[in-house]
Amino acid sequence: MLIANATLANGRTVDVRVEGERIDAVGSLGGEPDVDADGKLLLPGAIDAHVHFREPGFPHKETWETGSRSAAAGGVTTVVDQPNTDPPTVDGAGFDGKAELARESYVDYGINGGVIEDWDPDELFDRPLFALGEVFLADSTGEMGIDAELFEEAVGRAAAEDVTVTVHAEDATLFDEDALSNAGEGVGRDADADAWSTYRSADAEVRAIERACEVGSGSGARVHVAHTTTPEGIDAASEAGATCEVCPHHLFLSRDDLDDLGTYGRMNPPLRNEERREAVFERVRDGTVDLVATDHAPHTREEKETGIREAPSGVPGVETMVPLLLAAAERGELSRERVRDLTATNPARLFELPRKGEVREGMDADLALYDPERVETIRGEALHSKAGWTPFEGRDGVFPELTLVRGSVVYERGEADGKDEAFGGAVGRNVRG
Ligand SMILES: NC(=O)N[C@@H](CC(=O)O)C(=O)O
Ligand SMILES: [Zn+2]
Ligand SMILES: [Zn+2]
Repeated sequence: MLIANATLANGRTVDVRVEGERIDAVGSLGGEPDVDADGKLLLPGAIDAHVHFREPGFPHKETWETGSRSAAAGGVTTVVDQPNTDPPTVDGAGFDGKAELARESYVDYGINGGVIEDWDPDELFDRPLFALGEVFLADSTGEMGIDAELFEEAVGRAAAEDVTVTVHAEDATLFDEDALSNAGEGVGRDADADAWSTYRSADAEVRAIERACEVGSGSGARVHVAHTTTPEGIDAASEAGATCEVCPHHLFLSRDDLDDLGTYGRMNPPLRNEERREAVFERVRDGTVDLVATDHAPHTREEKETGIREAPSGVPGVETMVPLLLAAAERGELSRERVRDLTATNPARLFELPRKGEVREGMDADLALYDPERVETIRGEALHSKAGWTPFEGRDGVFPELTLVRGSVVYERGEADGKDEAFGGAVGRNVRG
């Protein structure tokens, strides 16, 4: 396949030849193109290092099929699934069962292993684990919070096995219980959602990040802090030599949006104030933050239509990550190269995926083509997750027109002239083989 006249993130216009699963050549190639990109933006497929695709256990929320279609339609060509499924991915059978289901995936994937009191590290480390994590230092969906002693043991094992540990860093002993018990009684969009942000305080996150980094440094393990929401936490991780990620919801939403979102804006860690959001955005722009990942955590509308104390935590996001970032790039809020690095090049380097994350000869042909001039309004009902809603309703997004996974077209958007949106098949593979 020859893709002609594509503009790369660095501004160069090139032709890209795909041969089988790989990029065969990048440059001025000539020849009859299969796709005339006409100057549109070609990015390496995004690697979303943090998704919850809910299978096994909760297929009414999402399946590997629906989650990975949503990924493909958002320019994401690799996802990393988290262990809080049912059964949880904490032993050999849990891993193998999930690996079987993941064969339905349209995009490439990694599978993380988790830690609970009766996990089986010997069996887990015997499997092609992507990383150990997310290790929950406080309860979130799935109630997999562990104590300090087990965390130290798990980090020690990961260091010995040379596997990265990804951490959900919140310290539940520092949560403001009163804020939650005093929260209002509204339901769904009318819920007193701001109470959730007071309850799971910024301080509880910062202290847990500091502690997790200490344990990491002590054992020589590579620690990656998931979904950071505070400039203090990002700086602490960076100073300790840990890596960290930020989610689109913490970049583009703040406590100011909770009046509209209600329980639809409840997630862990929660939304912070505007001042913190801006400080986090600054660290994403300047490269202090290593990567953006979505923590795609779909729940149904019915599940969200309860009070702030009862609603499940989490928001969908795998399909809107690159679109939101590209729209922000169009507004001049960060560069296209930064978008490429945060969503593809950096996660590939950090998690050691040598054939992914760049548009370059010899790499996997994981590619997504965008028309940056086509800024659309994000609509939950147009997205492909089972959730059917998005916290980014009404925001701007630049969506892909074409997505390739190792040379196979997995997504092609519909056109006004009657051509239907089309999905390829389940071509996804485990990136740790
Ligand atoms: N982030 C969330 O609020 N929810 C996640 C779990 C998690 O990442 O903590 C989920 O699985 O629903
Ligand atoms: Zn988490
Ligand atoms: Zn998560």
